[in-house]
Amino acid sequence: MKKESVLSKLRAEKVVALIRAENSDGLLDCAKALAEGGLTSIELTMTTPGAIRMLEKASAELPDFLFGLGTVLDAETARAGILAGARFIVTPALRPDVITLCRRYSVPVFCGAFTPTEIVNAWEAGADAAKVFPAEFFGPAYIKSIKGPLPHIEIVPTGGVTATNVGDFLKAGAMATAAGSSLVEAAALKSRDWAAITAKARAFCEAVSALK
Ligand SMILES: O=C[C@H](O)COP(=O)(O)O
Repeated sequence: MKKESVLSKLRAEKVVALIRAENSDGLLDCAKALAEGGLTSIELTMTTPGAIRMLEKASAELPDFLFGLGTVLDAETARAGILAGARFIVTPALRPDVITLCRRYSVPVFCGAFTPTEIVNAWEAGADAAKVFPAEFFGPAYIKSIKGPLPHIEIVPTGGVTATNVGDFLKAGAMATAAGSSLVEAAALKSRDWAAITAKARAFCEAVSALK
């Protein structure tokens, strides 16, 4: 899939489901539950043991989904993720070597940044969006303020995004958002309560549709 198509899908879906789990058991079922609720853009994170193995399996078995790899801290991990099928890469902090690697292979990269300086540095280094993290502390108002002088920079707020505030983050000018613990709840994952995860995904999609 071409880079622009990946970015278009992320822009259209507006919510990346971020899975940070204690282990990789049940991740495929979790992905299917999210899709049942309307979300097929999914970020597996490197803090989940076996994430790369799971990414490879998920990408092969669910080719219509958009799987990305998050919590990437170095170029080696980004390359391994891309080889395993990651369609996008996400870092929690400004990692220029990861941006360079992703640009080499034309894979979209969302680079962690928080202050205006970090956000501009990430953009100048070639990130496709700044993952403003942790977004929960200053909330949608912070994104709106950043977009004032920096309207050309794409922003993906992450951290504390919920079905209740996702609309406000998008109205503030975010290109898309990423949601982890409020969407894929640890308890639901542990008890394999796929219906609960589908219901959460549906709530996010309804909040996004309400904006259109
Ligand atoms: O990397 C991002 C965070 O783990 C996601 O935060 P969240 O669980 O508050 O959505």
